[in-house]
Amino acid sequence: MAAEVESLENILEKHVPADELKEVFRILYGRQLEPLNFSEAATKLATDRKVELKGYAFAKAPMQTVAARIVRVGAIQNKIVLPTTAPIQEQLESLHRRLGEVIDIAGESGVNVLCLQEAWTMPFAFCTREKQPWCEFAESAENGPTTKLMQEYAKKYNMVIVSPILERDEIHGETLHNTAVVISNTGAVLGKSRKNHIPRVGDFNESTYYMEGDTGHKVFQTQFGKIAINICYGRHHPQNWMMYGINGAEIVFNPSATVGALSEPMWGIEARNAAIANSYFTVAINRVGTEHFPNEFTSANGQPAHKDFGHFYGTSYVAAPDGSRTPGLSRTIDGLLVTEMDLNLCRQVKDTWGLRMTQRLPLYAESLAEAIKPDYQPPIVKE
Ligand SMILES: NC(=O)NCCC(=O)O
Repeated sequence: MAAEVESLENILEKHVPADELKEVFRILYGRQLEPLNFSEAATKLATDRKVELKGYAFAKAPMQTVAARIVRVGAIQNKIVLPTTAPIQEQLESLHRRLGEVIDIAGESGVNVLCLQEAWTMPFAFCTREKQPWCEFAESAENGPTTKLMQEYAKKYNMVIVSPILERDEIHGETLHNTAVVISNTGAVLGKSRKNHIPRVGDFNESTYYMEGDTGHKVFQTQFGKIAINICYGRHHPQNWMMYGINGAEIVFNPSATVGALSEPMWGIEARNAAIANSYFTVAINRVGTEHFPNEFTSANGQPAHKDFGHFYGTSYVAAPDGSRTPGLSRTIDGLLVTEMDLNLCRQVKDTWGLRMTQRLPLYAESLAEAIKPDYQPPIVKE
């Protein structure tokens, strides 16, 4: 099998003449972003721990009457550490240790709000359709071992941490959910946001493991800004992104797990388009690596059974309301992407483009209320 491409940006840098490269990136990614400088300690930690550390500052949004609201946001993408055949507890602990190593780098890099990838405590085993042992990774959002660990890191680094896990809701019949736990920089659990839209595509057989989320479109008011979480497949639904915007989000995280053959052409568009359409920042995070499972499974497409999902292509990136975006992290290795943003850009872009003023929500509220009626007749005009 051909080696995975490391990154699109590396290919462009290798082949596009230097004098044209800047213009190529401007056309592709919008306003050029300044790279962030990290402390020697952060750079050394990243090198020693084999973590790609990249940082960019988005355009400032100077205002006369409002102080700048500069926030550093971190996004982590990673591989699983142990084979999927290792005991569950060991797999969990290995990921706790590995992510602890990366969180240290985020702390050393001055990150204020950090988000990890979807279901970061486990392999993405939903392709197998086997319930055991994978459901054993599910844990309480409020007081499971992962939340307790993240609370320690949040306090240590004065950092808000968004920790997406497979949740076991012990109060409601031990039901499972795909949930992002939001931990305040004080260490308190601020709340949780559950995945609203569950995939039924390719090997993403997640609907057999947990149900559609029931937490709506919560926005969490943190010390560093108003944040929300649209988990993975929810990024295909513009109305999901829209509701977080309506509720006032300034940064929406999209912790994901998705593979190249299925979604890579959509990846760079969806979160970026959401940032533009809703006048907020978006943070798209995807895991990396290929995960092999002990038993063969089919993809119900007539092809031979296999034991892996395909390659998770990483390429995590951040997009701003003015349409600019960072380059992606690597397609193959663990990484931490740090971005510095002025949240006032959300308001400035709203004023400049007027997308929220021209949105015409009542028109769509009325149209949708009609369209969902069982006897609805679409207004199709025929000759
Ligand atoms: N994890 C997840 O929802 N993946 C679905 C595939 C995709 O949305 O790209």
